[in-house]
Amino acid sequence: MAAMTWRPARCWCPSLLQVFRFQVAQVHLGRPTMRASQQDFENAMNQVKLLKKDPGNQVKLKLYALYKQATDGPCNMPKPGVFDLVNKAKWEAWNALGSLPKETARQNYVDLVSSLSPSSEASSQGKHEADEKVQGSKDIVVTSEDGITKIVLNRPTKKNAITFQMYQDIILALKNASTDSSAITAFTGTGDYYCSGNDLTNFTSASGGKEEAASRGAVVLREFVNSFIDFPKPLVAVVNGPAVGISVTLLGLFDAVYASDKATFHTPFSHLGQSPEACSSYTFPKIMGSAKATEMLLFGKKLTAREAWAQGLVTEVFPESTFENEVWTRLKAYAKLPPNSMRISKELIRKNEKEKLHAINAEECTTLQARWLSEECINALMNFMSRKAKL
Ligand SMILES: CCCCC/C=C/C(=O)SCCNC(=O)CCNC(=O)[C@H](O)C(C)(C)COP(=O)(O)OP(=O)(O)OC[C@H]1O[C@@H](n2cnc3c(N)ncnc32)[C@H](O)[C@@H]1OP(=O)(O)O
Repeated sequence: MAAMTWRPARCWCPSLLQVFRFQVAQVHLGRPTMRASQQDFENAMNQVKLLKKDPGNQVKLKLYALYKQATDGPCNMPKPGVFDLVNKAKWEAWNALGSLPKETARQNYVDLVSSLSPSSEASSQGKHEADEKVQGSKDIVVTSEDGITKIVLNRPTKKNAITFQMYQDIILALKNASTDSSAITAFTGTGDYYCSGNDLTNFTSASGGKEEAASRGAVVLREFVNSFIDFPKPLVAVVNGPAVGISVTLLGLFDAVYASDKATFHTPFSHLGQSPEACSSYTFPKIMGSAKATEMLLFGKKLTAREAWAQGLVTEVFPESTFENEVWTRLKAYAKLPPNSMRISKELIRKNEKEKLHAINAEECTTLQARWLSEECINALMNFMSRKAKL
């Protein structure tokens, strides 16, 4: 009988589903047929292999844990080392099930797989395609009217977390906006969040080793931030809800920041074992003083919209009920002003800092590249990924 083996991850972030499918296939072939519910269980295992859409890391960790609990009972393996990221996340997901009976784990596994089954997947896929047809949407939607180019973070199911692709989409959107007919460019988010910052699975789902992922991240980040430093037109943030991480640090490079009173501003870099980016190590002390900047960038103090306004990070706060209407009405009026005059005035304000900002961006990216490889950061990312498996 093929034993369920505990395979060291070949590289630090293989796709959990690939590893999971390989291991299930090995064990499945070797298992003797058992009771009817076991048959449902094995059918469910086959269904997992037929999934067209990757169900996401959280679901894969849950499937893995339930599979192990149903076949081997409570977690009986030694905890993997801190750098064995994938197996550590799997071990934690399995261990979190405690003494859940095998039969219950088996039933939960079958239930979870049936919720992912092709029929329910097809209906959600159909809905998603229908959405794409209606909105023509990707994760970044760009529209241009009334003299305003609007760049919308459109990934509400993930709190508008920014994927590597979205970074590239935004770079291109800013490049196009810098030469289009609009006078002003504005950023905002779809759904209840403005943006929850960098997608924390960017590194765990990247192909290649962790060094390669960190190096790629630093290159993407540097180009991304440079596109904000060099943007020639008035750049306005319309912060419709909570903002986290890079979506907050970038605000120091915007020309105006309008926030709903339900917005919050959080930069949990120390919690994540990371360090400041988007030139915030320079712009935040300049905007709010080093002590307030330290509270945000080192201690991760989350600010309300009013606190962010008091510290100079937010230009004006609006009641949630009138926020969208007031802000867009105002920006439409501003967009009627002579565009060349606004562009030239912005250049006068920003030109003396540009070179300095580019150098600061380069240094922050180099620092972050090292931080992403640190034990503190790796642990924090794995904790984030496996946090729901513990529920
Ligand atoms: C290469 C360039 C690097 C640039 C360097 C930038 C650094 C940063 O931006 S650091 C900051 C990174 N962001 C975070 O640490 C926030 C992480 N997210 C959270 O803490 C929470 O999700 C929340 C407080 C933002 C919202 O909590 P809650 O209301 O409980 O909602 P959920 O946690 O259930 O989130 C819903 C859904 O969205 C996924 N998600 C949210 N934020 C992120 C994220 N940053 N990365 C990846 N995924 C995120 C979350 O996992 C949930 O997904 P499902 O479980 O699949 O529903």
